[in-house]
Amino acid sequence: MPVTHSPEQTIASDRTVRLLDTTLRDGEQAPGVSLSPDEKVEIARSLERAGVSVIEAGSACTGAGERQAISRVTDLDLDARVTSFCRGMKGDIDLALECDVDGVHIVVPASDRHVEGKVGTSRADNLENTAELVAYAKDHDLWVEVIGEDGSRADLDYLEELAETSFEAGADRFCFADTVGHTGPEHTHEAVSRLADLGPVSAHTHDDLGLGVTNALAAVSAGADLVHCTVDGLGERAGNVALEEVAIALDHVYDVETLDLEEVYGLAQIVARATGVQLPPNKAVIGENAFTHESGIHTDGTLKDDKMYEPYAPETVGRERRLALGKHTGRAGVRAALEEHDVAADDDEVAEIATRVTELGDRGRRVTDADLLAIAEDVTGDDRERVVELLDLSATSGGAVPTASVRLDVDGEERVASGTGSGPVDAAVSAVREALGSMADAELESYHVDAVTGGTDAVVTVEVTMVRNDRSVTVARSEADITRASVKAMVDALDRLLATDQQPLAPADD
Ligand SMILES: CC(=O)SCCNC(=O)CCNC(=O)[C@H](O)C(C)(C)COP(=O)(O)OP(=O)(O)OC[C@H]1O[C@@H](n2cnc3c(N)ncnc32)[C@H](O)[C@@H]1OP(=O)(O)O
Ligand SMILES: CC(C)C(=O)C(=O)O
Repeated sequence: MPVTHSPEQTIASDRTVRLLDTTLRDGEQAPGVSLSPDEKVEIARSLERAGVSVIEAGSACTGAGERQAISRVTDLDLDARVTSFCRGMKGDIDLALECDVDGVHIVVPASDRHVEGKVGTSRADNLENTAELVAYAKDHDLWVEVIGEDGSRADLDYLEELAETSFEAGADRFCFADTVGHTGPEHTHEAVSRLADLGPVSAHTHDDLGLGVTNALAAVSAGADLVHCTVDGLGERAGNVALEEVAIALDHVYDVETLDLEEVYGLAQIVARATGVQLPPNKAVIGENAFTHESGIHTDGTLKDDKMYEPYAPETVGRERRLALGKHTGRAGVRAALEEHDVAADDDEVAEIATRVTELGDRGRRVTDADLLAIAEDVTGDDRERVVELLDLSATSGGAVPTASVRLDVDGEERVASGTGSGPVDAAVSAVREALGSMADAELESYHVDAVTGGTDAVVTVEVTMVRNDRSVTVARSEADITRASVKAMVDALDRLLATDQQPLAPADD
């Protein structure tokens, strides 16, 4: 049945829109990305949890390893339909059938550039081949989506003819593909409107012009009811439209539900870990900064009303709000951060601490909890004895087992311990934990290393966040030696956590 669509380019809240995830196929086509069968299985399970309707698990034509990975996904017996990419050739469909997929995407050329220049066929032969392949796949009980590759640069009349031929041969749906991310929302709307009059339509939009989401929404407004996307927007070149962005845009702007949004952040992290492609900090929904506020006016506004500088609550997408300190921090942000660490300061002291935080940020420094607490101690005169201090560290990594030993001052008592690990940092951290015993009962929540200068003599900054009894502290230390920077950061974080455990708060000045 054709999908009805409104000419006003809007998306009604009662529309049913489903998502097809192609992270395991188009996402994996991003340069340098290769997913093992186990990784594909883990990602497919997470996609299922999130509620994706179709999972394109790979390209069966690529080789035996890929077929094994696709078969592992089909073996999961998921509710989502599991599919494979196939070129417009019977052999590719046979290879997909070997993987026991539920469906195939038969990808045939649509633009003359692809029909003649790439595949070396003619418009007429392409139509005939498409009809034969669709009939063949349907005879094998497959769900079939025909994709007109480079559809956005195709002659629209020919694209319509290709879709019509596909539907007449029994295809379940036709996909409008903006293969090189070349077009805009007006053309997408026009093309999809015409295709949607013929049968169910999907959209596959790339982000080369940064229009991936815009075009996906234009396609939906024109009647597409299945959107191809990838987690984190991974994919060829600038990537595909991001699953999490389409899902939140449909939910927030049009009140159309597609996924369990709370799952998307976990999914993004799993994909980032498996692919080795880091999440860009400023990316919508999943970036580290998406719900982090540093500038004074924003922090103050957010503390007065959560929604002041956020379009939707971070919890909607499985995230938490974070207030950061830096060059643009104001008094409200400092007061909130001090309260979080149970540090009392009067209004004048808060103002002075805010000035010093800004000065530190002005020098290009990222301001951590440890920096704030050191400034606060200096300003309030509230000096404290360190609980733990690193006195000495040695580590070796040349032999079979990396080893390290540390000498610590713990409440005035000297403790020495050694440890082994996967590398010198890991060995040194084991040694610290050995020396501190239960005092080291804290979780290492995050560990980041940045080379501050280039070259092999680079100064590295290690930033750690440690959590103990629901209290978290972030510390950054810079050294030429990565092991020393890591251990100092960790010992300083533990010292801060142990100090707050030991010292009850001084009452605040009114
Ligand atoms: C827009 C997209 O994302 S398209 C999907 C891209 N995905 C991939 O490329 C999957 C990974 N690729 C592979 O594993 C390999 O390229 C294979 C197995 C598909 C093919 O490998 P090879 O046989 O060595 O061919 P090669 O990669 O050099 O060239 C691709 C061939 O596919 C043909 N082809 C490309 N698209 C199509 C299509 N839609 N229908 C039919 N044939 C096609 C090309 O014409 C070319 O054939 P030719 O060698 O007869 O000229
Ligand atoms: C195979 C098709 C859908 C594709 O990836 C594209 O056109 O970009």
